[in-house]
Amino acid sequence: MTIDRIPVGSAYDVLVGRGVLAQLPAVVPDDATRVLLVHPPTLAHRADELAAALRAGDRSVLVAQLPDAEAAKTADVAARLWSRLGEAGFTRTDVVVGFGGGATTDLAGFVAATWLRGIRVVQVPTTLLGMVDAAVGGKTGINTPEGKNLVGAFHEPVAVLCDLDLLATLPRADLVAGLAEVVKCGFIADPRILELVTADPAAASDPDGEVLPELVRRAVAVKARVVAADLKESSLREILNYGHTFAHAIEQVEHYTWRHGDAVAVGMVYVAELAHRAGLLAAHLVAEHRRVLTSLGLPTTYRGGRWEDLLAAMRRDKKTRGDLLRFVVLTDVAAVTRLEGPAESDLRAAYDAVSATD
Ligand SMILES: NC(=O)c1ccc[n+]([C@@H]2O[C@H](COP(=O)([O-])OP(=O)(O)OC[C@H]3O[C@@H](n4cnc5c(N)ncnc54)[C@H](O)[C@@H]3O)[C@@H](O)[C@H]2O)c1
Ligand SMILES: O=C(O)C(=O)C[C@@H](O)[C@H](O)[C@H](O)COP(=O)(O)O
Ligand SMILES: [Zn+2]
Repeated sequence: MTIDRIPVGSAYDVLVGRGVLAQLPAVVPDDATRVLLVHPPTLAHRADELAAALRAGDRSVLVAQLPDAEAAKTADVAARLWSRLGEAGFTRTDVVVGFGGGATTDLAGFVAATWLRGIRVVQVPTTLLGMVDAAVGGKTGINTPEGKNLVGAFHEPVAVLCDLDLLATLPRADLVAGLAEVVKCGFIADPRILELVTADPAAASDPDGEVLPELVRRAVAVKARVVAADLKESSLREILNYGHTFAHAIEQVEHYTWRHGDAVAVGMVYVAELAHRAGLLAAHLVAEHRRVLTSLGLPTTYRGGRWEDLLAAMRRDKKTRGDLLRFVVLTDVAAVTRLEGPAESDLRAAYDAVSATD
């Protein structure tokens, strides 16, 4: 298979294909004499191999294993890595490599963004969700006890390598969760994604087939186009947050026992229900959300958590302005607008709709 090169404006390229990992030594800049490669426990062996491939000449490569999944995205973990960078004398020509899922690349990007006020980061996503979303676009961050991704920085990578071969070892549940962000791109910007999923949901989630690579390329292209136009989320970029207001509330209330992608699936149904109640979205398109997501094995209901806690978490969403909750909503497929300050009765009714038994 050929390697596709998807540019993010003129800032950097996202390479997508099989065997792309072999490009890592070439994309780490030559003047980086120190590299910190961070990875989750699940990828320890592969990380050591990558580190060996990066050691050349007088370059030193540190390898740091992070706590798995969301436990990596804490101030403590970031502080431990800052200490390692300081002890090893990392300078502004040195580089961080994030090798893992979205949790790893968010943390790697955040550490790179904050060390010396910003050193370069190369992102090597190893989950579907990381490839189509987290590693692209320069949003980096950690969680705090008050909520999800509340501390972070916009810090673009110098390159993103999406090696589809890495998906071979990804647990099925994590692969499916990643498809939620792909479907998101379908609803907000690229209806062809929804057609491909609808035509053959099994093929869409087959890491060995040809449909999944096409979905990855399309989702990356959506993200690349949006972040190239609005890196710092002054307006357009908010569309990538479709479904995330309720999703982040679920994740927080459930103490990060829910996969991000699963929460986004439910979050999209929630906001579709909300848009319908506001008179913006037709009932058949709300049903379409449930149909597409269910066909892939994604959840569309959430029963649990106290409504008051979910609402409080939603108020801390970054799209909120003052006391005004703001949602990215659809009026049609690929027609996005904002819903500001919906009635509390509608917010609650949409919650009742996603928590109702079928
Ligand atoms: N910065 C952004 O723009 C952005 C976008 C979307 C999501 N995110 C963030 O991404 C995170 C979710 O990312 P995720 O879904 O990749 O989860 P994750 O990083 O927690 O990874 C999921 C699991 O897969 C394992 N894993 C990773 N690669 C593997 C592989 N190749 N083989 C076997 N196991 C592997 C990990 O160890 C982990 O247990 C959330 O924190 C979310 O907030 C950020
Ligand atoms: O890139 C973006 O912008 C997104 O919103 C993509 C989301 O899928 C992602 O989960 C992001 O981390 C959420 O951002 P946040 O600003 O709501 O923390
Ligand atoms: Zn997301």
